[in-house]
Amino acid sequence: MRDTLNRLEKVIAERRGATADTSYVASLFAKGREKIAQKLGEEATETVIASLSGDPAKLTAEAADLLFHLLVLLAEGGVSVDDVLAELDRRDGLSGIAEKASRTE
Ligand SMILES: N=c1c2ncn([C@@H]3O[C@H](COP(=O)(O)OP(=O)(O)OP(=O)(O)O)[C@@H](O)[C@H]3O)c2ncn1[C@@H]1O[C@H](COP(=O)(O)O)[C@@H](O)[C@H]1O
Repeated sequence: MRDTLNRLEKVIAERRGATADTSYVASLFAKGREKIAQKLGEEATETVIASLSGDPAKLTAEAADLLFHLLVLLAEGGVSVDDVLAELDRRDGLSGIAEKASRTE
């Protein structure tokens, strides 16, 4: 998975400067952070709907759209795939229940 995400991250960075007419990635960057974030929200909703349909193929396709748009939003925000994976690695072994209980607020 890491290889695939890193490869796609590289493609997204390369396509960032392309012409919006010929590159979907470039067209997203041209629309700006708000639009990219909105698109990610739409893809998240479509993923939820697909999960409820009980069709694994639909869920797979929507999850791929979701991950792709997340990578574009991360690139726009200056966050790398390695940053996110390192954060997940940091949490390895820390139960979500224990983490929530340790919060002061
Ligand atoms: N992985 C993807 C990828 N996944 C999804 N999409 C596009 O994401 C869009 C989302 O589809 P939707 O139906 O939800 O949206 P839409 O109706 O087309 O768009 P809206 O008008 O609703 O915004 C579609 O146009 C898909 O083709 C992707 N577009 C590009 N990539 C990767 O990015 C690379 C560079 O793409 P270009 O920048 O287009 O060259 C490609 O080689 C791929 O590796």
